[in-house]
Amino acid sequence: MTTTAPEHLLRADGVTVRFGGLTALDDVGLQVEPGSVVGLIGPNGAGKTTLFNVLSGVLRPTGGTISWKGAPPPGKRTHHLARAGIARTFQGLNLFPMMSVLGNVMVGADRLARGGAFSLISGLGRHHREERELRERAMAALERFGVAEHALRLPGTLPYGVQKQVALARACVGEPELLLLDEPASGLSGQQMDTLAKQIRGFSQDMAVVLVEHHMDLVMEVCDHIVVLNFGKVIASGTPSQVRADPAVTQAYLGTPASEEASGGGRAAVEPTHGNGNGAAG
Ligand SMILES: Nc1ncnc2c1ncn2[C@@H]1O[C@H](COP(=O)(O)OP(=O)(O)OP(=O)(O)O)[C@@H](O)[C@H]1O
Repeated sequence: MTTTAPEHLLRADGVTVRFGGLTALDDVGLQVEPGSVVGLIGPNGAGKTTLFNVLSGVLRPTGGTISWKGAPPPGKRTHHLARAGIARTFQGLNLFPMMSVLGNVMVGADRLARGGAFSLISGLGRHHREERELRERAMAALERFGVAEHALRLPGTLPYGVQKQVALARACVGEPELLLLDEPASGLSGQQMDTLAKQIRGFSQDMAVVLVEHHMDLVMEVCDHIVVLNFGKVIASGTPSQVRADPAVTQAYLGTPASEEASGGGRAAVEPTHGNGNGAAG
């Protein structure tokens, strides 16, 4: 008997993305269950960012389907996703530079604001009680991420590690069911990465997490399930220990002779690994 799988929050089936003659993703499948942490890894050019963009609705695949709780994805704008219960962070943080840290995080609580957080923050909203509640939620999120003391500062005046925590607070304040993290460890020190690892494990008590990340030790530490891409295909999928022991993964990271991959879309051979370091990036 076949069973549908309503337990999947997010599901990708047969996802293919072509950019002209280049196949960036080839028949990729993925499931994200509530409360799980799923990592997307692979060497440079493997298709991680492309898959992340498809999962977050930014990029429409050439073929295949994405479903969110069994239905089509809610839209491509961040606020469409947020209202459906999907939050994301960006490699570039994307904090509003002219808005205070508190204001930035209040915007993240948009899905909890009937009139929309922007109207409340701009003073155009009529729901004073709602504004107060949003402000309290945003302050609580800043407390949770240890950056409440910076609430009234502009993001650009703060150290990068603090800005990253603000971005996480903004993503989490709306109580999403799924958090998409795009290279959350980039630019962090080793100590900041340890904190991040604990935070990601903590998130999974409330929400599922998908992360694209180059820092292999972090991925191995925090993920329940890892999907390994190479040349746009899933070459391994499983628990951290299964993936670590998979010869296809080792081979992909050490580099595959270009001639063997020549029929796979014309991309250059995998570069020697960037992906097994544990130091700070950037
Ligand atoms: N907009 C685009 N137009 C054309 N080719 C693209 C585009 N975006 C990505 N590609 C190509 O698709 C392939 C997959 O790229 P992608 O950025 O998804 O890989 P990645 O695994 O995220 O790489 P990295 O680890 O270097 O960020 C690469 O060959 C890349 O050059």
